Amino acid sequence: MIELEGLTKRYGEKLAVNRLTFTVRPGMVTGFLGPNGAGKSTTMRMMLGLDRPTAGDVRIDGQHYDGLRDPLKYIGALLDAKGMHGGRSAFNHLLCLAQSNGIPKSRVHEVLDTVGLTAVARKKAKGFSLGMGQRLGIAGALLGDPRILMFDEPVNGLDPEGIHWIRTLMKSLAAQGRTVFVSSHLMSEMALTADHLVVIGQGRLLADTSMADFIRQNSRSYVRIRSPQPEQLLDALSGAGIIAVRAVDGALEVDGGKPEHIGELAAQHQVALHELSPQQASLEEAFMRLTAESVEYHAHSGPPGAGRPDAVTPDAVTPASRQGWGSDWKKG
Ligand SMILES: Nc1ncnc2c1ncn2[C@@H]1O[C@H](COP(=O)(O)OP(=O)(O)OP(=O)(O)O)[C@@H](O)[C@H]1O
Repeated sequence: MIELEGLTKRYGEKLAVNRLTFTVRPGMVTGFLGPNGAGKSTTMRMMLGLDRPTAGDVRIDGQHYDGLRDPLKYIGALLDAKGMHGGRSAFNHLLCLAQSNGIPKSRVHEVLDTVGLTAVARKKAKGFSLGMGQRLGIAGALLGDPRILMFDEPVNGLDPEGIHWIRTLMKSLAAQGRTVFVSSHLMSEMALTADHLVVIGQGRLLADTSMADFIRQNSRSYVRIRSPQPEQLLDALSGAGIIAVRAVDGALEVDGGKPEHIGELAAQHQVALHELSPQQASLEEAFMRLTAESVEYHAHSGPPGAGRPDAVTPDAVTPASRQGWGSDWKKG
């Protein structure tokens, strides 16, 4: 178990981590999500005693990292897969780690086998692909057979096979009763891997919830409608007490509406429809909505519907105000 209590880190003017309090529990994968610059890596470094908190506390199974007698046997981490000696072979890299931490040589063979690097164990790490480097980093994290594992953006840059492998490994480690804490800025990936979610933005806690609850609360279902007579359609909808919102591309969206109901209403008012489709908002969109206020850098064009479009009435349509999330590059 990892417990954070008011954990705070300030770099000069920058408050990178702002009074974070949450607990990472065993037996499940906890996803640690936040947009770029949210403070994920800084938090993880403090958990591992690599950065000193400005305030607050973090405990690993009740102890400070510095107080752990054999840290690799408590907690294994992959922070930066490139942070290893490239001139050493995979085997020697792990052997050095093992020897300096009182771990038997036999364990090196075991972890090489677990991550599928036995065949290239004598090759120098600098010749490794990104995926092989990640596997070697994970082998290092597993070396002490720790109860707690921490991975910072482990799937970054990996191909689908590598991503699938890491996802399966994390789930199996959690199923063995270990505490698995993994950071990502991809909600879609976490939705497939994590049982619990901790979301931060600009160093602050935004959500601490089970994945199931997050999905339940954020799976927005709506009906998307396109018509060559949008004003008549808006009149018909508002006459029936239905609120429509206009998406960035000019289509109308009705939250929780029934397509058959809207189709019949359009027919009664002789409004032609070019599209009438039930939609399910993605979790990625929900994540972006949650963190939109705290994103440091906004990309020029956000995904469709990522920002909640404004509610519109028939005579209040101002497309310029409807650019939504990511309409501009701006530093927050
Ligand atoms: N050593 C440092 N000195 C000054 N500022 C720092 C330092 N390390 C991090 N920061 C700042 O603290 C904030 C949080 O950075 P951090 O790397 O922890 O975020 P992150 O969520 O891991 O981001 P990413 O997903 O981009 O890796 C950023 O604004 C970053 O610029």
